[in-house]
Amino acid sequence: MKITGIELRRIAMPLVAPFRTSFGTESERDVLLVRVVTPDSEGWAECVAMSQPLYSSEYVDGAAEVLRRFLIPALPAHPDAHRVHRALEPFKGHRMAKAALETAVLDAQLRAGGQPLASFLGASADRVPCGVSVGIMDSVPQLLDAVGGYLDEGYVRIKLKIEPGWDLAPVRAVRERFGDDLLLQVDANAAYTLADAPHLAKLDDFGLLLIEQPLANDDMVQHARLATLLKTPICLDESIESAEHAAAAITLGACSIINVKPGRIGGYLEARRIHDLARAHGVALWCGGMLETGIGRAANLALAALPGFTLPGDTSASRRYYATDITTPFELRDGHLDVPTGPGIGVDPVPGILDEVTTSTEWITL
Ligand SMILES: CC(=O)N[C@@H](Cc1ccc2ccccc2c1)C(=O)O
Ligand SMILES: [Mg+2]
Repeated sequence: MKITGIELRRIAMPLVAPFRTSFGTESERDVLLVRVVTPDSEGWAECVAMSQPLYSSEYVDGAAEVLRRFLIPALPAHPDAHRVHRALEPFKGHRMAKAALETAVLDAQLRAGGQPLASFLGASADRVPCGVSVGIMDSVPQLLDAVGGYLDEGYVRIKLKIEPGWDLAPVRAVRERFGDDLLLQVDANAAYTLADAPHLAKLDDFGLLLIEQPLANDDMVQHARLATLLKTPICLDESIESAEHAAAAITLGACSIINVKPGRIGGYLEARRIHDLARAHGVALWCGGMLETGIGRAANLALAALPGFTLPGDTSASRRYYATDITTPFELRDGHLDVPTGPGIGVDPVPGILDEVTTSTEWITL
């Protein structure tokens, strides 16, 4: 497959409501899309990096720059996703940028071959159960209204963002209002330290599915220690940036569940490696979200349909984040989203909508 050229396109996507986490509040996403053009097909991918390096060290301008200066020039003459993965390995970090480039090449190659991403990855389902991530709110009543609304839409699992000062009270209120059968978990986005262990242990009273990334992304040993102090299973997100990290976390006992985000770990090939590793060790997986548009959402659904993804993920409907998605919107039906069946990621941006949200586009000839 000979690549003719690559487009780096930036779009501005207003969120339906501000989304607050322990590391900040987001009201609009500045998204980098990568389009790979070949004589036979085009491939699309979404870079999940945020505008600022608050979730991880990557940020969208930096991702565009490292793609333009280093990653795209390093592409082999006739790349496929595996060859791209190997060609980019010498470059350290920048996994979200690498993931976007590899995925766009993978999409182009699968579309040319007529194979859906789900089939390529080894999916075993044609629809996936969906959870929803609920931000930190101004008050508990406001939170309860938001949770009630998502449950009315059919979400099968609720995830609450927490931080010091907003943890026990909101969790207790949701449990009291919606009962003990509600699948409920929390995500601290690394807001606590091991000194908070006695406080975090109080969450054990609420029968949570898991507590996600309570400590810093590089606190692998500290998470292993915390795991001995909590009944609630620990799930890692920011800490797991590769299959090696996953192996280290499993070996150390730092987590018993992993939130897999292909953007964070460097692409769908690496995500499948983590899937196979986790299954071998009895570690449960679920597919996380980075507020993707339909382009990233479509690819994540293919991954979430693999057999080792045994917990509902954050693959929410398009309307959770966007009034108008750049693809045909993903809509929740009986708490599930359908896995796209078309070749590659199975969706395309709607041209008119894409042009409306485009803030810049750059063409790189190979
Ligand atoms: C659905 C969910 O909670 N995602 C991330 C956090 C997150 C929060 C805000 C974001 C804003 C812009 C881009 C990515 C973002 C990711 C998480 O699981 O930790
Ligand atoms: Mg998380």
